[in-house]
Amino acid sequence: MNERRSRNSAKPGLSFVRRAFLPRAIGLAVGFFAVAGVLWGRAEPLWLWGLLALYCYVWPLVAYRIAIRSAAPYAAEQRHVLLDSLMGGFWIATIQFNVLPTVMLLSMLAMNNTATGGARFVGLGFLLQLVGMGLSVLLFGFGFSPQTTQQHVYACIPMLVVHPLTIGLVLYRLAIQLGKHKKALRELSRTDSLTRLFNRGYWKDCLQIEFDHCRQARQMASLALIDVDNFKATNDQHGHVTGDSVLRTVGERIRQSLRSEDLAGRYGGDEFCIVLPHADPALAQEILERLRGEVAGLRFAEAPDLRVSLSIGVAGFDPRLADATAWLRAADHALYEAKRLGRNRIVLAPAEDDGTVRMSDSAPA
Ligand SMILES: Nc1nc2c(ncn2[C@@H]2O[C@H](COP(=O)(O)OP(=O)(O)OP(=O)(O)O)[C@@H](O)[C@H]2O)c(=O)[nH]1
Repeated sequence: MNERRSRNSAKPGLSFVRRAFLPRAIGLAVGFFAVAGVLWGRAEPLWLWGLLALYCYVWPLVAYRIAIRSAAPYAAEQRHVLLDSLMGGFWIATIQFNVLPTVMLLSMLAMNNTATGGARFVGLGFLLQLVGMGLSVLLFGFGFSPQTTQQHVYACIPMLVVHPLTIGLVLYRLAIQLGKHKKALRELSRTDSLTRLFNRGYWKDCLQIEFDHCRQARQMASLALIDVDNFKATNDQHGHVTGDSVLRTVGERIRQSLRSEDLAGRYGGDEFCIVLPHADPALAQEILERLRGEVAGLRFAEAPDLRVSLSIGVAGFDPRLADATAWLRAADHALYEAKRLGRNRIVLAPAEDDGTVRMSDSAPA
């Protein structure tokens, strides 16, 4: 059942068919009155009334079923819209070009054709309307009686009111849906698929913004680069699926242990990156120390003996930094020092003026 649903939703144009159903069903339901209002009182054969009723009330359901079951729903819907043009032409000639219903039907058909296939479809639709008119002339002969009476006007009112409302509703729903898709796409383009943190590209944009902000507002911020220690060995000993699970869990812990304003991303591979606005290196160290401790306590059901540790380099913002890349480089140097000094520790980048490397108090011996 689920498989059938997912196969169906992969068919091109299915949502277009669903969207087209309501305007066609409601448009034809009220369009019936516009044509019937002119035919009423004429000695028309019974089969013509039957055809009108079938077309207006049964055809929309049949068209929907056919399109939805088709292997190519969009192409099927295009054929149905063209058939609507043919039938529209037929009814226009049959009501002998009565002005108001004729203009109304032509404009509604032009709107449907434009929405379905652009200008090319308007031209094609127009040709089929001519064919439909020809069919009517063949059956009933040519008649031209353009006068619109009060009765004809009343018969057109339902379509004039209801059809634009339906189209408006469909467009409104479409706009809401587009807005949601746009938001989802924006999220997707910013997010690392494994850890759900920011991806490298978006995080670097955030870093640049924070750097500019610190410079202009003379504010403090810290930047941290985090690397999972000996991660290659984790992959080699426990496999890449466990390796992925480690990265995902570290990502979760990063999210949980940071403040709401902190901006965390996956820099690539087993490296993570964090901007901590308004945090001097001492505060950043405190926050990251908590994270380091939590990660050290992680246990994995699939690899009970596995222990994970983090090396972390932290650089505070310094107005003398040339650009955001220099800031990143300072944090990277501190991370390198953390690795060199034995891993599983936090190292603060030297302040620009003293050139010393300061180590976390809690670095293991
Ligand atoms: N499972 C998994 N592994 C990855 C992913 N991206 C990168 N890696 C692996 O992560 C490992 C990173 O190893 P290295 O950069 O050599 O560093 P390390 O083994 O952590 O050693 P140190 O950083 O010196 O502690 C490489 O073997 C990559 O193949 C990923 O998305 N999933």
